[in-house]
Amino acid sequence: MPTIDTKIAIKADGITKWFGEGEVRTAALRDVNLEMRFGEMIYVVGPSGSGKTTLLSVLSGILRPDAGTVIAEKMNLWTLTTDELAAFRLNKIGFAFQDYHLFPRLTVAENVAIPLILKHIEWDKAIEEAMKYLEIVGLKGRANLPPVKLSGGEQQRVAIARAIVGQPDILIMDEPTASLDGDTGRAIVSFVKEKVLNENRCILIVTHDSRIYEFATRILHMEDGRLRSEEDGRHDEN
Ligand SMILES: Nc1ncnc2c1ncn2[C@@H]1O[C@H](COP(=O)(O)OP(=O)(O)OP(=O)(O)O)[C@@H](O)[C@H]1O
Repeated sequence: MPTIDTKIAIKADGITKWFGEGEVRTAALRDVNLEMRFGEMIYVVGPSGSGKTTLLSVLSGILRPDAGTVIAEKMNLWTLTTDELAAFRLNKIGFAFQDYHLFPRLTVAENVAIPLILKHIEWDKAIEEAMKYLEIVGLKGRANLPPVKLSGGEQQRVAIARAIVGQPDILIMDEPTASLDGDTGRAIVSFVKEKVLNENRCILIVTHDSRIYEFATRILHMEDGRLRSEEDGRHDEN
């Protein structure tokens, strides 16, 4: 019987994803293979439209590929039922979206507490925990406001707090520093690496921001829906 490598968090084989039909049919992903191990902080970089967001969505159980398999935490994701997939996303994955996806009618603290409330943690306890994470991202003072009162960068920090509040095994972030200034972006990514990453967890980040490259343990380059090359994290960049 083949042995399962318990250190592999995500293994994707032959992932292909098409959008549109007829003449406008586009291959967003073409036969992508990727292996991600616990303890890694991987960046996916590449030009706009190269398939980075599509790849994150497929790996995290949000978007069904047209071909290929994703094994995540030993589960064959795209064979799971809708309920099983939802449970996988809730219990194993933290996802910070590029455009935040905050709920406008909830306060900032309630937005951060959502993953805990969905896990049936008592409301007051969930809000208390959310406050701790808001403090970490420097937004405790904004806890009772609706997200619309916050700047883009602040909303991004709320999205990051919500992605990590449930202490997920796999943290996925799409352009987490896009609307942050250089110092804040570096501080947040450095914090996430220090506090979230360990030998039982891993982090996957899509970014255009070379100011945070030094935190990566591995950088994967995408082009035209394919993973082109990879390099070790650049620890020597200044
Ligand atoms: N829902 C969709 N419907 C149709 N086409 C789509 C959809 N989502 C993505 N695409 C197309 O798939 C390709 C890959 O898009 P994707 O958003 O994954 O790229 P990206 O590398 O994340 O780009 P960016 O850096 O600009 O966010 C692009 O050609 C895009 O236009």
